[in-house]
Amino acid sequence: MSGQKRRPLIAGNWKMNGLKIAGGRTLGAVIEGYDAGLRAKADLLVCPPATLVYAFAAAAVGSRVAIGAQTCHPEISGAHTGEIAAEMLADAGASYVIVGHSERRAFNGETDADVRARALAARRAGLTPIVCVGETREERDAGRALEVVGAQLAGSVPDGEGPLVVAYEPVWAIGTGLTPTEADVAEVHAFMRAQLRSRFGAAFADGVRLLYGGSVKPSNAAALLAVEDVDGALVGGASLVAADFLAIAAACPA
Ligand SMILES: O=C(CO)COP(=O)(O)O
Repeated sequence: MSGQKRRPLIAGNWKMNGLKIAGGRTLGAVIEGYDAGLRAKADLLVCPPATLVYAFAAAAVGSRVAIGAQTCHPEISGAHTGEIAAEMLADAGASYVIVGHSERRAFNGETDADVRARALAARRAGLTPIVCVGETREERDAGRALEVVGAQLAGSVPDGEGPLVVAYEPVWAIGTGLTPTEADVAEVHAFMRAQLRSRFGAAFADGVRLLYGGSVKPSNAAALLAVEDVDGALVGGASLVAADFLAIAAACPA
């Protein structure tokens, strides 16, 4: 049992998609569509590529749509060509940052320790880290999903009771149109809640929003968002279409 009702967070991860004109139009449509009815249901977050964070944050002022980034470097500044510090993202107007997405773990070699350092950097800068975890198809088929998620959670979530969102994103569900069963999502989310409780205590753990991500669409959002301990969604492809992103937010339980 969740023990506490958490306000859902619907977060869009645009990945490496979005140019200023067309992307700005999409953000504008999201802002316009985030009406009183939707605001009563869920928080909304758009995480564009880093090039658009500043402009999007400026455009979103007063709208209550939050803007986030997709990764950050652990350090504040220095000789790290091409990298972006959490403080820079905060300076640009971001309030969240995704860390440890499976694409960064797979393609950029990020380890749990790297992800934890990035999450700590986010907190240092006043950002809320969204720490991503999730098993591969092979790991699930081998019956190791909970073991893998548990190890990633233990290694990637920093100590201390700072701001935290966790996203469960099974690697095999990302961009594939496949989703776990609701029972499988419920099992993993209950497990993550229990892990956080045993490490931090219920008072903190019960306030952490646990998002589900992986092929969330308007057609499956209501079922996934109704699962116990699912406190929102991390949406990839469908977040690039304002109407779809808003429809997912509208599917949050009232
Ligand atoms: O990776 C994801 C969000 O971070 C999920 O992507 P899709 O919604 O495109 O499957």
